[in-house]
Amino acid sequence: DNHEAKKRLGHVTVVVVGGTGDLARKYLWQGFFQLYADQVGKGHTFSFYGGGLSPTEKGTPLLFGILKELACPPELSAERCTLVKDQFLHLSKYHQLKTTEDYEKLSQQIKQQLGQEGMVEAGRLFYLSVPAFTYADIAEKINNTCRPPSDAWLRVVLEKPFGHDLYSAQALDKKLSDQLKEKEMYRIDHYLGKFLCFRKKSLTKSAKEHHVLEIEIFCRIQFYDQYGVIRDVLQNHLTEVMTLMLMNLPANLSNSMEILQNKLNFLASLQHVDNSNAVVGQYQAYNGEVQEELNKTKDYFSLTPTFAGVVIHVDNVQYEGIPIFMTSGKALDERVSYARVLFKNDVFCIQDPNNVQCKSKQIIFSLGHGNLQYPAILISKNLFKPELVSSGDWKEVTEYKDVNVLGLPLSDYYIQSPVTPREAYCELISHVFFGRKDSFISAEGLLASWAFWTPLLEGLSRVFPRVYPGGEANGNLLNFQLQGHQVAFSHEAVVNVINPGAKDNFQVMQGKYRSSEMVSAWAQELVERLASDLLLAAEEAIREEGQFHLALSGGSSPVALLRALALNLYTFPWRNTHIWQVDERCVPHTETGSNFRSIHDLLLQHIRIPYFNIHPMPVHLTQRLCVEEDGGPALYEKEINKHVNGSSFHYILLGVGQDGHTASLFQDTKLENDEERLAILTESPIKPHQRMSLTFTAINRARRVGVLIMGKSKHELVSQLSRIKGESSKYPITKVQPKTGTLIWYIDYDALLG
Ligand SMILES: O=C1O[C@H](COP(=O)(O)O)[C@@H](O)[C@H](O)[C@H]1O
Repeated sequence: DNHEAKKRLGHVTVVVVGGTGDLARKYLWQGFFQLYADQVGKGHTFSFYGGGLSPTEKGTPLLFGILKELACPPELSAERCTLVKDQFLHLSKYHQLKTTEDYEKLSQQIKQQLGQEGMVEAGRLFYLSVPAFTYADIAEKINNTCRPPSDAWLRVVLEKPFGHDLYSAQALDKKLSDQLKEKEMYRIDHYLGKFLCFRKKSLTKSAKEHHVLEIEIFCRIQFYDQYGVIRDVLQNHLTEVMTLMLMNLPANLSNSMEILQNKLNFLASLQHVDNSNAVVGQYQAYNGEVQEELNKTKDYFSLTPTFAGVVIHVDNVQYEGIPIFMTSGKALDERVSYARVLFKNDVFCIQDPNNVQCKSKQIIFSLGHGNLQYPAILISKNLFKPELVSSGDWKEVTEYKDVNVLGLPLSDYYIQSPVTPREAYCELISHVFFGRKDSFISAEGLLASWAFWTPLLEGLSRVFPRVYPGGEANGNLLNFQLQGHQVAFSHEAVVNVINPGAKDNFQVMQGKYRSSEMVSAWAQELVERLASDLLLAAEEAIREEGQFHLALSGGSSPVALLRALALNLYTFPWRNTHIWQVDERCVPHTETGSNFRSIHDLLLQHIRIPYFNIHPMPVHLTQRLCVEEDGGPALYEKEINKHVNGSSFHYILLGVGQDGHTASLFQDTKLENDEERLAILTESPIKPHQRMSLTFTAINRARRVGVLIMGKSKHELVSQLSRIKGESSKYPITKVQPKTGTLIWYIDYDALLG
């Protein structure tokens, strides 16, 4: 016995807080059972506690219901498994963990057991499988009442989310580090666990010898919460995979410190990303799901992206200039997860394209979804024949199923696969046990990753994701392409690609129309949305320049909007807003056909706006209407130049006539030779014929231009315009192309879908 006791490495207590929850049931207990099966008889002794908020009489049957269902590890015979499982169940117990006293009791129980059985304590492993907001409180309880003696280790495993941006991650880190030492915290990323098996397969050598064209990291996922795909997948899982793939690996793979330092060096070499480096989408049914989940009303609208494609560049000699595409999304066509490196193929094949030398050269790290049912590394046969590193754990696959993986049949690859692939949690739980800190996320690594992603998240917080229908119906809607160092969707989301049933499913949708952003909704929602966008634009302009210069069109389209704006009597910053006119008919302002009259009647008379902030077009001078010599346009230009910084309006709201005219710029309108003119007199084919209008020069100088199109009568025009690329002299609206500003189309469902 004495001899046995000496041989023992000490007792390990495992506590799964949240031990009867979903994650524990699906993965964690299986991981701890595997750990026990691996370690039993090798010197350590164990006890396992499932902790929960429920009292013991309720929690115990729940826990044992889970434990009884555990599957046998594949390497154990049925007989051996029954024996090991019996022992495991015998060593397991439920313990209520709610109050500080509960933790205290647990600690006493552990001490008592150690004393009774004369065991030395090796360490305590707490796995916190609970919501992140409870971490700080639990960490405090562990620290105050449940620490092992100083010669034993304490390891606390934490699951993401570790904050939702840099600031919240810093705050959480501060709270946790007040209670636990960094070496005691094991921030787990199960995706990293999936990729760990590839760690020994360094890319460095092949990347040096062959010319890398691009790197892709892709994962199609099933679930994430309102966090959105960037916070839930890209910031953690895919960043970890990228780092693992591209960082320099030290010669000694068990040097945790050096691995962590190299990770940090890699993260520090990432170039800043902003909106121009990303495309985002939202699964069409997502809003409905969120409304239901959060118990929100139908008008609740979330901008959370469920799809993102980001291009990243690295400032290091090895990967300089090579785009790294990181993509993930929900409701994509195929369930695949992989990382791939594409190399340049120097062979110029004139004939016989099926010759292996002519095909793509690539290395794929596949997680085993899709066509390939096992994790594997695939290397194109025209690249090189890989050696079998650590041949004990890896095997060569020589039986090829008749399937394609990323463009090539399996027979075109050298394939290696782990002999016994392990579930990610099993793998990581054993790494916690062995104290392999480098398989986990360090505080510095976490904050470096948030520091990289937070500016993009902030930038995207007001971008409307492209709505996509999901599955095969996505077609090419989410394809995106590289443009220099930036990315953009490759295809426009024009009317006809949007599911015609969409208008019944959600209230406001976002897409692309004529290469610019488009917002669409039923008339009322659309107008409310435009009014709120105008408010945001006004607040931004006033914050930056103290004033907001808004030019309004006439005609029928803006009527509902002007009414809605008039209701924002107190909330809109009217005092600092200047109202201008986009165009005017040459009739006295008192007449009903006057654009100014409708702006006055619908809006101005209801709000408190300083008189000097109203700038009607001077169509009525010296008791004459729009007479050339009276110089009305020049006067208006002068006024614009006087008040509007760089004659660049903050917002110009346009309408479009059924003939495609906008403002009072018609198909036959002769544009002045002088491109600097901001206002001109024009002739309309419809009454009243004489008009005054801002020019395209003035319109295209604006910081924002919104085009509002409403009603079934405009459907034909909307369809025609969607088919025309670029400018067409037949449709003056196509000449609206803000130079540096943004153009947004607001099109109601009647106009969009007919
Ligand atoms: O004549 C005009 O027509 C356009 C479009 O008017 P709508 O009645 O079809 O909305 C308008 O934008 C412009 O201001 C107006 O003068």
